[in-house]
Amino acid sequence: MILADFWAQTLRRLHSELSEQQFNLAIAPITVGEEGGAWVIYAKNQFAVNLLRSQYAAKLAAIRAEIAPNAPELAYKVGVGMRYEMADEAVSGSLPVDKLAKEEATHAFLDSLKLENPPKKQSSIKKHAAPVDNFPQRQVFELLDDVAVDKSSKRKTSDSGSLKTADKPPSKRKSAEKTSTKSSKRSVLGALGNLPLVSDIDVPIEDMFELTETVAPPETKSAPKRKHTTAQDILAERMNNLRPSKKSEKPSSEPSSSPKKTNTKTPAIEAAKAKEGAEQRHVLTNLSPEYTFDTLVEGKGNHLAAAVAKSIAEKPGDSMYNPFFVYGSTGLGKTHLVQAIANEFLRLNPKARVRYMHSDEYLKTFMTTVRNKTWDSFKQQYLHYNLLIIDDIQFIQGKDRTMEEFFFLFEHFHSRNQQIILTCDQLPSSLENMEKRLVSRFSWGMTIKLEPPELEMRVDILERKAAMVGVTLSEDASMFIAQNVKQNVRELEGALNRVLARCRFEKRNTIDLDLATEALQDIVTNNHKGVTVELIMKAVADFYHLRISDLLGKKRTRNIARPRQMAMALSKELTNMSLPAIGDAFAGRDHTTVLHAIKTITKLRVDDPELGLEYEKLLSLAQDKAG
Ligand SMILES: Nc1ncnc2c1ncn2[C@@H]1O[C@H](COP(=O)(O)OP(=O)(O)OP(=O)(O)O)[C@@H](O)[C@H]1O
Repeated sequence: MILADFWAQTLRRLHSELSEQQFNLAIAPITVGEEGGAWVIYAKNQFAVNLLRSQYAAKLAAIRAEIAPNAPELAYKVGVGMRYEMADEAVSGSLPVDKLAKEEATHAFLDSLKLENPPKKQSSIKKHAAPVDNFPQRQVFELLDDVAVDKSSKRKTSDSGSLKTADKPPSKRKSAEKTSTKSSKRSVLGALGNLPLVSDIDVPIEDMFELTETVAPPETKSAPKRKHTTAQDILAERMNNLRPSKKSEKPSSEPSSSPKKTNTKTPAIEAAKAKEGAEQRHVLTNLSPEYTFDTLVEGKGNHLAAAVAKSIAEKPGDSMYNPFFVYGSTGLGKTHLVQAIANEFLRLNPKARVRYMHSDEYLKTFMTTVRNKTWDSFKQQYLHYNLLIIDDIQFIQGKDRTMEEFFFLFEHFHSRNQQIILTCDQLPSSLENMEKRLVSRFSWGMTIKLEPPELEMRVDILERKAAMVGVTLSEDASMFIAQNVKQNVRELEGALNRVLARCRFEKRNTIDLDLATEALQDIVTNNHKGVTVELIMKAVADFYHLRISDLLGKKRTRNIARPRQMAMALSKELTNMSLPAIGDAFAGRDHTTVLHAIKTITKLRVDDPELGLEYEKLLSLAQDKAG
C-alpha cells in the first residue's frame, strides 16, 4: 500500500471513530510525507506533534498494523507534507454519507457564493459544515462540476448579482462562465478550510485530481507559450543563443524579470505564502530552491549542458534527452544543474510531481524495504513522478539487487516518457561494476560531461557569489582567487568563503587583493610549490621501482598497494585537491578509498618509523620534482 492510500483510509477511519471536534482539531491539519523510506506524520508545531504522539500514536499504529502491515513505522515531525483527501469508500463503522445532504450542502455553498454579503453566508456555511465535512472533498468538486455545468444551475447563477454571465456578449460568455466556475470552486475550497495545500496553485481545480502517468502540463498563467514542437527545436534555439553569462546579469544586483519574482500585492502575505510553498515543495521534492538557472553561471565548461537542461525543463520526457546523464568530477555543478531543471519545470508546471534524491537515499530506502519486506510501497513511491533525479548513480554499482530494482524503475520511466535524470562521476561505459543492461540504457538519451570552469567563468562565479552577499570583489582580487583555485566550483566557493569571513571579521564590504592574498596564503603557498598529483606519482613510482601504471592499476599486492596509498596521502598533503578529485586522478577511485589510504598512512607513520622516514623523503622528492 502506498502512503497516499494509507492516509486516505486512515482519515476515513479516524473520522468515523473520533468526535467531530477531535478530528477537526488534531487530525484534519495533519500532512504526511516520506523521508528515506519512513512514513512521516507532519504537524505544524511541536505542541501538535506532542499531542499526536501522546493521544493518537497508538491508534495510528494500530490502524497501520491492520491496513498496511508491511508499511514502515510512522514517525512524527514538525513540518509540512502532502495533504490527502479522505478515502471515498465508507469503511465499516464510518459515518454513512447521505447524498441528499451532500447536494443540499453543496447548493448551500454555491448559494453562499452568490450573495454579496459573505459574512451572512458564512453562517449558512457553518450550518452545513458537518454534513459537508462528512464526505470527501473530491465528491464536493464532482457535485460542483455537475451543478456548475448543469443548465438549471447556470440559470441560477445568472440570477445572482455577482455571476451574471448572461449579460456578457456571447464571445466572452464562455470564458466568463469558465472563470466563474473556477472562482466558485476556489471560494468553496476556501470556505471548506481543510484543503489540499495545492489549492494555492493557480490551476483549475479539476486538474488537481488528475492522475495521469505522463506529463500533461496545464497552460498555466506563468507558462510561456510553446512555439517549439520538439525538444530538438528548443535546443537548436538555445544553441543559437549561447553566450557566456554577463556580469551585468548578477542576480543580486538587478531585479529579475522572471515571473516568479513579480510581487505586486500584499508583500507580507505573498512572502508568507511563498515561504510555506517553498517549505512544502522542499519536503515533497527534496529540491534546494537556490539551485536554479538564474544562479547557475554559464561558461565553456557547462554551456551545452545548460542548454540541454533548459530544453528538458520545458519539455521533459523527450526520448532524445531521456535519460539525461550528466557526469564530471566533483564540485563542477552537476547537482546544481539537474536541480535547476526540476525547479524550472515545477515553476512552469506547479502541480508536476518531481523528486530529487541522492543515490544514498535510494539505497537506504531499498535496504529498509528489504528489511521490512515493503516491496509494494517501495515500487509505488517512485513510479508516479513526472521527473525523477538520482544523483551520484555510481554508488549503486556492485549492489546487485539495488541495480535490479533500479532497472525496473528505469524501464518504467523510460517507457512512459517520464523524465529520468542521472548524475555520475564518470562516463556510463566506465562504470565497471554496473549491470551491463543499465550501462547501455544510461546512454540511450543525452550524455554530457561538465568540464572544470575556465578562468573567465571562475571570475564570473566569484563576482556573482560575492554580490549575492552584498560584498564587492575588486577585479584583481577575483582574478587572484580564480587563478589560484582551479579545480572546481566547490573549492572556488570554499576559497571565497574564507575571504568573505576575513572581510566580515575586518568589518569591510570590499575585498581587495591584499585581503584575498592574506586570507588564502596557505592555498597560494601550496600552489606555488607547483606539486601535482602526476609529479607525486612519478616520485613514488621511481622511489619504489614501480611504473605509474602500477599505481593506477587494480593490483592489491602489498608492494603496490602501499606505495599507492603513500601517493594518495602525499597528494592530500601537497596539493589542495579534494578527496574525490584525488580519487579521480587515481583512475577514478572512490573518495572513501582515498580517505582510507590517508588514515592508514597517518597511522603507519607513527607505528612504523621506517615508513615514516620514507614518507618524509617522498615529501621532499615530490617537491624537488616540481622544482
Ligand atoms: N556553474 C555554476 N554556477 C554557480 N554555482 C555553481 C556552478 N557550478 C557549481 N556551483 C556551485 O558549486 C557547489 C558545488 O556544486 P554541485 O554540488 O552541484 O557539484 P557536483 O558536481 O554535484 O559535486 P559532487 O559530484 O561532489 O556531488 C554548489 O554550491 C553549486 O551551487
